[in-house]
Amino acid sequence: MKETIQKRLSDSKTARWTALFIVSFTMMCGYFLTDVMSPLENLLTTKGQVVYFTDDTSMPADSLVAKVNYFSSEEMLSNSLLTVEQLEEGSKVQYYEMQNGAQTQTEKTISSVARGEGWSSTEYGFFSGAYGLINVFLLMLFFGGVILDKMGIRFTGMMSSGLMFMGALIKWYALSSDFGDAQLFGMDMQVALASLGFAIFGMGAEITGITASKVIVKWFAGKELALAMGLQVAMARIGTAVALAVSLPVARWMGDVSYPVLFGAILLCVGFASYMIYCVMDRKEDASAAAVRMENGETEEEGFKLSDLKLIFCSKGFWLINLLCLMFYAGVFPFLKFATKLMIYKYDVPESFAGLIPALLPFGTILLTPVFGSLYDRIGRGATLMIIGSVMLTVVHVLFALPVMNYWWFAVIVMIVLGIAFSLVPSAMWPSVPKIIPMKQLGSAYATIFYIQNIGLTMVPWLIGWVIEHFATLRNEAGVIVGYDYTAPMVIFAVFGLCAILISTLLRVEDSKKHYGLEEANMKK
Ligand SMILES: N[C@@H](Cc1c[nH]cn1)C(=O)NCC(=O)O
Repeated sequence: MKETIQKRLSDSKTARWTALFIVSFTMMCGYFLTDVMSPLENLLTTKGQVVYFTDDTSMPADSLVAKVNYFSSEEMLSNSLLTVEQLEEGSKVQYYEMQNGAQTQTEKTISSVARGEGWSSTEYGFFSGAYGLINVFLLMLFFGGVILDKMGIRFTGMMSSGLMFMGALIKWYALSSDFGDAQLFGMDMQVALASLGFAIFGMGAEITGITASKVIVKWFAGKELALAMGLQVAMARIGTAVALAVSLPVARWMGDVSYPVLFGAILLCVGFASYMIYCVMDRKEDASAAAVRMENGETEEEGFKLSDLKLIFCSKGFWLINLLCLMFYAGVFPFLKFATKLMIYKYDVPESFAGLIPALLPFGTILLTPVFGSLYDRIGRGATLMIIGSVMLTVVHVLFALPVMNYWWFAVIVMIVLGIAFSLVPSAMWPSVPKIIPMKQLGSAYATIFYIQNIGLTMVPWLIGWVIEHFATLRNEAGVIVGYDYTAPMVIFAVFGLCAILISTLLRVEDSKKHYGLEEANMKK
């Protein structure tokens, strides 16, 4: 009689890569929304209408009208009068300016007009950090990990992707509404409501993140684990890259900052639906795994107990990964929130293109993260890759802090180096966690790491927003903002890089003592 050997669904290459693709798609939609506002910092922090010209320059409508009105009142203009009603696509604008004591005449054509929200840098920083607010202060990420280990992948993923969608809708509602001078929680109503939406979204995004990590370990343990994690991160980065590249053009085209967010909310709805499809696969995988266990006479793995958390919290290697994650990501994600404006004011990049330079960072990682992941799978050296990535992060921020080399091409090169660093560390760090923590506690372990990381994702934008407002904003005698000096914020980012170097070095030392296997290949030969 022919003996049939039961196989798990995850033993099928097609099945496990399909599962990975579906879950990564949901994550990608989440990453899009996470960074969709970053290129809009300049627009959000400008009051009133912003006029964009065909030569890729832009100007707040108030100052444009003032320029025209000033000279027209002096009767220096004959045929160049501009009225507010004419602030529309295709209008020609002529005005005279005094430059170095000489009068120059400028003619421009308006390409689009968008509504600025008049937020302060501190408000923008608060809003950007609100992503982690509920995760950090209501400990929701920690509970999310426990829910994941107790209730399972299907329930948790549906709940978290639903939360992302809900948060995105609130954020869109806040940004598309005019609340006048209304206040909420002692803050401008729009800022407060948009931040609340972002906080709910962030709770969903982070819980989806830990769920996705557990899904990947479930399907890929002992197989192409780091490559799979790398590919998931790569797909997520497509979301970030597209957000950075298209957000401002969409806002300009539609005339309002809320439209890119609406687009993100629609994407998240599709992401929610695709997770439902994954749930069908997950059920089948569980059934096939149970059949394999039965055939081998194995019993089901003991479930998760709260007391298991002790094992996680007593591991020094685990705490080092936590701290590395905190410092490294504090130097990257919060930086992205401010990078577009840095390009405009430090590197003199026209606003229309300014988002494209930070977008190079995630675009680069799309290719490199799976490459480094596969390298780690095959030859190991995980701890070393983390050290190299941390060194590169530090060098990049020191270069951005320098008051010299303010050329756009220099910013492009430095951003590419940051992209390499941002591929090296995640591709080595995330697959290293299952080498330190067993599968049963993995949900809680990833949740704890994300929790600590979220402290940085919340507080660092607050700090940087405040530092920009108080130490980096340059004003003229009349108090009007004339530019920004980014030295102080970039030095802060460089300090995070230095801490990451120290911690990744300690992790390598700990690995050689405890033999976690961080320097060894993941794939079993
Ligand atoms: N916890 C997430 C943080 C995040 C930021 N934007 C969306 N999610 C995380 O660390 N993910 C792993 C990564 O490398 O992106």
